[in-house]
Amino acid sequence: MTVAEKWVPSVRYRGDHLLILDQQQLPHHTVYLNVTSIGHVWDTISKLKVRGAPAIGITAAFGLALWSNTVKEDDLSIFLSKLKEQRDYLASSRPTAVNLFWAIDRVAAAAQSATSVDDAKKRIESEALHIQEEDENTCRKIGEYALSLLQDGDAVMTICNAGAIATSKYGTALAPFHLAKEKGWTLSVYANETRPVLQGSRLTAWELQANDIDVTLITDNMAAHTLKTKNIKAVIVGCDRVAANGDTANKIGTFGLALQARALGIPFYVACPLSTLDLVTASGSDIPIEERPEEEVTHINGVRIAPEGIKVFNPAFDVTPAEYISAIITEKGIIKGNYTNELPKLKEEHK
Ligand SMILES: CSC[C@H]1O[C@H](OP(=O)(O)O)[C@H](O)[C@@H]1O
Repeated sequence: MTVAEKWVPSVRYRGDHLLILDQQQLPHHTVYLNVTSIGHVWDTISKLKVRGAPAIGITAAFGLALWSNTVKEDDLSIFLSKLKEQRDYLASSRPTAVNLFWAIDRVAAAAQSATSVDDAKKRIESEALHIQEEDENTCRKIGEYALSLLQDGDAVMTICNAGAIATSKYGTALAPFHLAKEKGWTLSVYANETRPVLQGSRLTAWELQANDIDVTLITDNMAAHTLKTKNIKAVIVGCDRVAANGDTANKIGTFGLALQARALGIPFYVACPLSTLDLVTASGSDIPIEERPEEEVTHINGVRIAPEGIKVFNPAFDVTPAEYISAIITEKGIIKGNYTNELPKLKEEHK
């Protein structure tokens, strides 16, 4: 069974509530949270119960729809002013994935052309649903382009989870593996566990194994040795924000993987929907890097693994300079370098 044949979205909109797959409980428990308020949406994003740039954007967009359906306000200008406040509130849930801001701004913009509050509510809901629907085809296209860079039988490494549950379907970095399965190809995936939140061992290993895709789990410190000894043909990673010059923010550990791949002459690819391209941000040094609670580092499943009172640095992302990125794979094509010139052209052609 492939994702194309059997797939339940990790985020489902039901008008007066959302059903959100609690990714913090995977792989042991498949639990859908019944989310009924924008505050609960904020919490599920902030606590990584829903995570992954596209999924965060989709969830936040539905959060605005959920809120707008509860608002008792007949004055359109007052409604739109309150909408802006809720947009800003959701924007405070996490700082790095640009899809969050892209999605809520797109929904808020859709409401600006409304002629009444009811019209605004309909436009908000419709735009949020469009964002989720569009993302499915976006991810499939990324998978098709990524597959064009691979051959049947290749071994590929990835980090974190840029999979179906981090998007509306298929994923970005994991999309080629789901599509390869549809084609009857056999790709071998080496998944880094991705400390400290373990999106690789808990989510990518679970997602690929559940779809009968060959996956091998490694700890993050095994990456270099695995790249050197397991005939890895490429590294494919997701992204949370790509700056105008191609510098890319992704899960912590990605930059190190890029350095290792470069040192070993292995192509390093970023799978990136156009919605994750942030041309307003000039370079990677301008991308805000989220720092998360120290407990993520000092504890695993609530069990302390480090001494009391130890100092902790817990950046959730790092930035890979464009020079280490062999290609950026989007739903509109593959860009191989010269990102400062090529990314704006691509975005302009398809805005
Ligand atoms: C398809 S985007 C997935 C992207 O988001 C992840 O971060 P987090 O798990 O903290 O939301 C990671 O950077 C993935 O590459």
